[in-house]
Formats: sequence, structure tokens, C-alpha cells
Amino acid sequence: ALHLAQAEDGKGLDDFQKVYNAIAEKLRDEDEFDGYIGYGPNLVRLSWHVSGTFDKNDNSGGSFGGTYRFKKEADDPANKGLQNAARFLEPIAKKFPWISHGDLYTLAGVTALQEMQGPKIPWRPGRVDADEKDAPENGRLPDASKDGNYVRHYFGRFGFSDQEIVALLGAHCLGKTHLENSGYEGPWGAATNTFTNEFFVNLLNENWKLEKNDAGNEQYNSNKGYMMLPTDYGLIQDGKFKKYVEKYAKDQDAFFEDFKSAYVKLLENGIDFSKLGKAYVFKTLDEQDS
Ligand code: HEM
Ligand SMILES: NC(=O)CCn1cnc2ccccc21
Repeated sequence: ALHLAQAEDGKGLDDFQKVYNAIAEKLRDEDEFDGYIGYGPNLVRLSWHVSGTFDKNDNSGGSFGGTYRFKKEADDPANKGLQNAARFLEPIAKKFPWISHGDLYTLAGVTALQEMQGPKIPWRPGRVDADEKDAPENGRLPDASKDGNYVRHYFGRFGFSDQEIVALLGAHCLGKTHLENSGYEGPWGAATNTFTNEFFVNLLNENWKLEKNDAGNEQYNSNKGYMMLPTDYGLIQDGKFKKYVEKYAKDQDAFFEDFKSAYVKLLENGIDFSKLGKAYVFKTLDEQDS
């Protein structure tokens, strides 16, 4: 059965907004990380990796139990580089000991996206820490060397449509690939910490050349110094995906709307929130300054 959400007792919007603000202020303070990209993209990747282990067939994995805190999950080779995000969140967890790890990891991704000018992401608390025995085994996260059909099959495990898959991958407008983490090298120039539809614009507009990188892996490079993973490139090789790439390249608002829905579905997969009230929509720091 689905995990029943149990919100941290007595905690409401103001309490979670305080956690949001602590993460957002730390993001602003520590802006030099990763060549001045900052921690935002890394936090978004963490929120996806803790949720992407979900398997609808037995409702295992997913964001509910906060099991990324155990080495068994954190040491998954696919999670290499996310130690930075985990270290970033340690003082936040200490300052707000009442928040569950699953809620913290997902709220951090929401905070990072909104502070990087992304869409407002409705968020619900109620994930409850589980034991190490509940941590999913390694190998549930996707392989970047594959093609569009692999991506469609992979996300089929979560019940995502073609449109939801393309929208989700739009998050690759953020940050970069690091050879020492994943065996792919992204350019410094094209890495950003602002959420836009440029992943789709680049996919369609650049001349992509398949080249072997210094780790011996093939990736697509453009003469402007952009890169795409084989799985990224699969979105324009596959006709059914391509029409959504074109839609989002033309219409950033449509991308924001569809990304928001697919990202909430990703973070909430496997959890029954029906006993909870409305989702929270947090104010950005800028919206509170006034
Ligand atoms: C087919 C599915 C996917 C594959 C194969 C994939 C693969 C990768 C790889 C290899 C990296 C580079 C990691 C590194 O070297 O540091 C990366 C980075 C990233 N991914 Fe994905 N990813 C996928 C889906 C997603 C989704 C669904 C999201 C979020 C909704 C996401 C968000 C990110 C972000 C924000 C980064 C940049 C991290 C940083 O700059 O530290 N990815 N991804
Ligand atoms: N704009 C760029 O050339 C880098 C964008 N990009 C493409 N695939 C990616 C995967 C992760 C992070 C950034 C990525």
C-alpha cells in the first residue's frame, strides 16, 4: 500500500517557510561552489535522485523514507557528487531537527528551483524516516549512455507519459556534468543556475556531434561548447518526444507549467497525502524582502 503522509506534528506553513528561507539564504551565501554555479542544481538533482528510486510495482524506494541518509543509498555510484548537497543540508537538518529527511531533501529541491527563478512548486510534508533495511538497492537510477526508448521504458516504472518525461528532463538547463562524477564533461560556459527552457532551445538549435570524451564515453558536443547526454539527445531522435521538445522550446510558460506538475508527481510518488490539507506554496526570498 502507499505510505500514508504524517506531517510533523504542530508544524504549519510558517515553520516550513523558515526551513525554505534557511536553505535559500545559504544558497545566496555560498555562491562560489562549482565555479560560481552554486548549490542550486546539485540540490535539485538530490531531490530527483531520492525520488527516482521509486518502483510502482512494489511501492519500494521513493522519497518517503529519507533513506538517502544511509551509506547503502548515498554510496550508489549514480549518486556521486550529491555528497555536496548532503553536506550543504547538514546544518539545516540540525537547525530544524523536527523535519524528516524525506521532507528536507524534497523541500530543498523546491527551494532551489524557486530561488533559481523556476515555477512555484506546491509542496506537501509528511514523509517519515524509514530504516536502512528499507533503503532501495543501488542501480535504480538511469544510465545516461542510452537512447530515447530506454528513457521511455525507464520512466514507465513511475507511470510517466512522454510529455511528463520531456518536461522533467528540462531540468538539464541547470548545472553541469562533471567527469569525476558521471564520466561526462559539461562545459563551464553553458552551465547555468537559472531555470529556463534553454535545454530545449539548445537541443533543437545546435549542431550536435557525437564525440568520445576523456573518460571514453560518447556524448554530443556543439561548436558553442554545449553538451548533451545520449539520453538527452534521444529526445530529438524519437519523434514522439520531439514534438514536446518543440512545444517547450517555443513556450516557456507551458514548460514551467508541465515541469511543475511532473516534478510534484516525481517527489510525491508512492505517498498518500489524502489525509493532509492543501499543499504549501512558499514565497521566494525576493517576495519577502519587500
Ligand atoms: C534519463 C534521465 C536522466 C539521466 C540519464 C540523467 C543524468 C545526469 C547526469 C549524468 C548528470 C551529471 C552528474 C554529474 O556529473 O555531476 C546529471 C546532472 C543533473 N541532473 Fe540529470 N539525469 C536524468 C534526469 C534528471 C531529472 C528528471 C532531473 C530533475 C528533475 C535531473 C536534474 C539534474 C540536474 C539539476 C543536474 C545538474 C547537477 C549539478 O550541476 O551538480 N536529471 N544528470
Ligand atoms: N547547456 C549545456 O550544454 C549543458 C546542458 N546539459 C545538457 N545535459 C545536461 C545534463 C546535466 C546538466 C546539464 C546538462
